Amino acid sequence: MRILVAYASLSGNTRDLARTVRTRCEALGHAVSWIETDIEGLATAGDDPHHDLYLLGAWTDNAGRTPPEMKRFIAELVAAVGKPEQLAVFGTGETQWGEEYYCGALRRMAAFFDSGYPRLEIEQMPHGERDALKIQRWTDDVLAIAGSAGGGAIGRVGNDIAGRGPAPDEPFPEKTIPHADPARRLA
Ligand SMILES: Cc1cc2nc3c(=O)[nH]c(=O)nc-3n(C[C@H](O)[C@H](O)[C@H](O)COP(=O)(O)O)c2cc1C
Repeated sequence: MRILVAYASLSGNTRDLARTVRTRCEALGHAVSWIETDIEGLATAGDDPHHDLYLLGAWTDNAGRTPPEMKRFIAELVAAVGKPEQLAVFGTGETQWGEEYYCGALRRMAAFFDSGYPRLEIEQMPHGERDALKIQRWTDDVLAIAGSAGGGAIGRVGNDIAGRGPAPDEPFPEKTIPHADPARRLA
């Protein structure tokens, strides 16, 4: 598959995570377009902005917000290709900002795109075997879902990879999918 990985990172945690995701995708034979949204736009991905799968990564800003660089990139992406169905989000945050705001940008982004993919949330910088395994499993699951969707529709997986559901006041897709629920397998 042709995969676009775009991420926003202030101090490097999300960049580390994005690099690990990219390495896994490439190790499994996929072609990755790589965009650091803080300094690059969609044009970095080449002449054709269309990809088989979009992986968007972000840190979370004040009170659960999406960083402005990622918001700008999302506006550019939507103007170019619409809201892709095959889109998953990953990122880093800190629980010390409050459980309701932890990795809040990812919930907002997933809701905006009506993404049915599991979310990958990592606390601060990825470290240790546990995080490495979590990232590898998430990447493998997302690739498997996208591969079996073959560019077609997918629907809701009921929870994120960390076992936290969406906040009650948030919209979230209510479709079901024929695939096994990867979030449940990874819980
Ligand atoms: C001003 C500011 C506000 C933050 N607000 C939140 C927040 O609401 N929720 C959260 O989970 N993390 C929050 N964080 C923590 C960052 O998201 C976290 O440290 C992240 O790993 C940084 O990623 P980066 O190194 O890729 O920039 C905040 C950090 C800063 C500097």
